[in-house]
Amino acid sequence: MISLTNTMTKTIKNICCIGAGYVGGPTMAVIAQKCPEIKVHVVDINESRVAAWNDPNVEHIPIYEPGLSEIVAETRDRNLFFSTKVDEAIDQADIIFISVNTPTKTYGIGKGMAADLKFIELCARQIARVAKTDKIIVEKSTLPVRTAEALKDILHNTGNGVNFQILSNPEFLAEGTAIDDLLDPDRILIGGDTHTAEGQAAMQTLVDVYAHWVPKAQILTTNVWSSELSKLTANAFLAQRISSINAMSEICEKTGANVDEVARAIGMDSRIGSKFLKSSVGFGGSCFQKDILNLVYISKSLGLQEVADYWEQVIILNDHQKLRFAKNIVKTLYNTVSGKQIAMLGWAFKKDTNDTRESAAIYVSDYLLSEQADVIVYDPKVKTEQIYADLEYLGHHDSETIRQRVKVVKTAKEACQNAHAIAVMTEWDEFKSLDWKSIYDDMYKPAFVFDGRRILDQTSMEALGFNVNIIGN
Ligand SMILES: NC(=O)C1=CN([C@@H]2O[C@H](COP(=O)(O)OP(=O)(O)OC[C@H]3O[C@@H](n4cnc5c(N)ncnc54)[C@H](O)[C@@H]3O)[C@@H](O)[C@H]2O)C=CC1
Ligand SMILES: O=C(O)[C@H]1O[C@H](OP(=O)(O)OP(=O)(O)OC[C@H]2O[C@@H](n3ccc(=O)[nH]c3=O)[C@H](O)[C@@H]2O)[C@H](O)[C@@H](O)[C@@H]1O
Repeated sequence: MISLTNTMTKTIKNICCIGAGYVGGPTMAVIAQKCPEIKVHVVDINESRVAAWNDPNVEHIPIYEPGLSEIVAETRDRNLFFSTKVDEAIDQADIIFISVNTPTKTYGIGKGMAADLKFIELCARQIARVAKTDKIIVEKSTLPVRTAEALKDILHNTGNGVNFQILSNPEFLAEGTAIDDLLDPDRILIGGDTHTAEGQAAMQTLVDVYAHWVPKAQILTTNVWSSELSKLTANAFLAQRISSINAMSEICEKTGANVDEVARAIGMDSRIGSKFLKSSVGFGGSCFQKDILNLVYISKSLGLQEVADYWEQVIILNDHQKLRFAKNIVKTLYNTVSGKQIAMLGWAFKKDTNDTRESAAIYVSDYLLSEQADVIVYDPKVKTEQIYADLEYLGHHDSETIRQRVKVVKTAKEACQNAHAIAVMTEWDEFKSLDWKSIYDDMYKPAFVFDGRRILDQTSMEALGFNVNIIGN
């Protein structure tokens, strides 16, 4: 790691964060809580999202994340502000975090693989236009390695005499545990221009912000390219573990081995470790797939075909896992689900979040709709319109069919009433303690249950009469 020698840091009074999403909102709320002397302005062009952040009822903020509403209640309008006044916030800020979305490109060169950097570039151009005083620009979004170079080009060619220092400070929080992850991070990573005194001073300034609550030994400083690449690498390694255990789950199903027992046995080897070995219907979330596709694209662009193929396999296996789960439902229900009612328990991509991006539930439901099933969804945190929008976005079924065949209900029990089968898609805690006996009584027989999260106990469910299919058993 780089040790910083220049300690000529700036006193920070104002921070601006562009992007009030799953990263910008929680991250800035924690900075505001831990740095009460700094004013933190979170700005976004999405007016309804900003309005929701400012909703007088703090339970209505747009992101559900345990512990978040309490911090927002404490800091909002004290030193945490949400607004659409992007120019104003840029103008006042000493540090500007860019935390906008970087989705997979859906057009042109790199379509379906490369990260779409148009939102990042728009931010850079807006900063270049508005800024009149020196600023530290922080890449918080996950970006391809060497993006800082493009930002530098745009910012340094403004000709307005403003000095910009560009830092990379990727975010490692996971949704559902974002607040714990932010309050007690494994590490904070800050990459910058280590060769110049100005670069080092900028890095030190950001170190000082985090040092309000993170022990200095856990704040790593590197060159900017290492920092950018470390973020993609971390997500690729995490996703690879899930695809690895999911690959074993299929072998388990064919051989009588139990994937949790295998995971436990290997996880006790300290070189392997026990985390991230939970077999599932496939990983979802806004980032694993997008970041690996981006890594594959970068590898290909660098002429590294074997490296690209290696990482692409993580995605191929994940797609396979979702598809084989859906196909197994149809096969087990005597090769047809046409006109049958399938209860989907859970729609979010993991528990304790209302985020549905790339959730396996979307793909499994889409497949079941193609087989003419009726799908009844229950999720404790996801809104009905989001579920319809997710299915419409795939474009395989028209809106009318989706709204006819997919019903969203308010309880798990309601979803399972008169169902032919239940699919557990999200590991919400409440699903473990449902009254499974009365659910069984209300279903068509044989009553099938497909557990894509391994939260149900095979023996006790079978004792109730269910026909039980658990991924990896
Ligand atoms: N969601 C997650 O758990 C994590 C996400 N990341 C990365 O953080 C970045 C942001 O992700 P999320 O917060 O999930 O995205 P998000 O989609 O929830 O939020 C991004 C926000 O940026 C706003 N925005 C876009 N362009 C803008 C502009 N020019 N001016 C003002 N606002 C603008 C959008 O309206 C949106 O509200 C991505 O690069 C992602 O890969 C990194 C770690 C965790
Ligand atoms: O860059 C990002 O967006 C973030 O991506 C992930 O966080 P997140 O996607 O929010 O949630 P995870 O806990 O990683 O879960 C991702 C998916 O993998 C699944 N998963 C996770 C762990 C496991 O053992 N098995 C498994 O199937 C989850 O159910 C979920 O669908 C990373 O864990 C974060 O470090 C990273 O900052």
